[in-house]
Amino acid sequence: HDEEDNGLVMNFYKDTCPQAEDIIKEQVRLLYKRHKNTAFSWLRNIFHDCAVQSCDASLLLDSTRRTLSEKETDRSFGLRNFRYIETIKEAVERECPGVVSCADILVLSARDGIVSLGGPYIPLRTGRRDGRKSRADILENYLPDHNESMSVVLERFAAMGIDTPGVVALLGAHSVGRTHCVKLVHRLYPQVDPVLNPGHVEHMLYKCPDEIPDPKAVQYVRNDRGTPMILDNNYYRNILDNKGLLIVDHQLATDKRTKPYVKKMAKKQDYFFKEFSRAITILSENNPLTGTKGEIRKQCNVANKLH
Ligand code: HEM
Ligand SMILES: [Ca+2]
Ligand SMILES: [Ca+2]
Repeated sequence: HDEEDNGLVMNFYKDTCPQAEDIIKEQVRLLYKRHKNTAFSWLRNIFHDCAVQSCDASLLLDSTRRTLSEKETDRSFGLRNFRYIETIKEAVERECPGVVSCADILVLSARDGIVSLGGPYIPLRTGRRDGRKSRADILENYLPDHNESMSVVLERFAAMGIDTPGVVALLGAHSVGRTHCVKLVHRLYPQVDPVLNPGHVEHMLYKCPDEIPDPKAVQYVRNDRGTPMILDNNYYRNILDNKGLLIVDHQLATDKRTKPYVKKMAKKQDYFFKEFSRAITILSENNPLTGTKGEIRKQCNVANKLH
């Protein structure tokens, strides 16, 4: 009967909303045409949602009177384009109201965003349902920070079933997008971190001239100066060249557990894409709500009202 829970499956909406995946793909394409950085957001979202307990769209919820939500914490700094997730959701709702979860929209938009950025097409299962809660206070137990040790980073990903080459591949997402100066100044002031490439330091100092960045100035450095808009293996060449912006980026290229994979991905784009696809698949299937658990949100930023 129809209460049956088969977990995640390919094309979950084939009977209930056959156009769902095409509508999402088209919306992602249209949004990308207008704002290229939407694709960065869809890619980053899959990490920030799925790694925090479950791919349950908890990331998308607004704070309530009682609880501060995940997206409003410092760890979520720089996350953007949430209103365009609503654009996609509205397009899907017009065709099939109340059928497609925000959690699936988040994952499928990441898949299609990766393609917009020149990355691989990754077939992904669907059937996720939406959680009803988002809690800022649990975030730090799941998401590694930018200056975390490699041991902690590997441990956090291992808890989701992602192995060392998988972690190395996922960090390749830092081949696109930007990092704000607030996350970087500790590597520049009061002393420049001596491990940084001097040529890169010059650029970083030019982009981040103040030890305490003006919060309103939106100062940032691009994650990959070579091909900032393309998801490719240039990130690995950067970090081997000591141009990694975050401490974790730098450690990836120096830690003996991860360095061999960094070198291999720097040489072979195919190998990077293969491992990236595998790791994104595992990440996207982390602890989903399926069957009758959770709900199908009407709007991605608020849980449904209970009657
Ligand atoms: C140890 C793990 C990670 C840490 C500590 C980390 C940290 C960060 C930080 C601090 C930024 C800069 C945000 C800003 O200043 O606006 C960033 C950007 C970004 N991260 Fe990560 N990240 C990690 C893993 C990942 C993973 C696994 C993905 C995706 C699969 C990802 C995708 C991105 C993207 C696409 C951006 C650029 C966002 C934009 O330009 O809007 N990151 N990350
Ligand atoms: Ca989540
Ligand atoms: Ca790139």
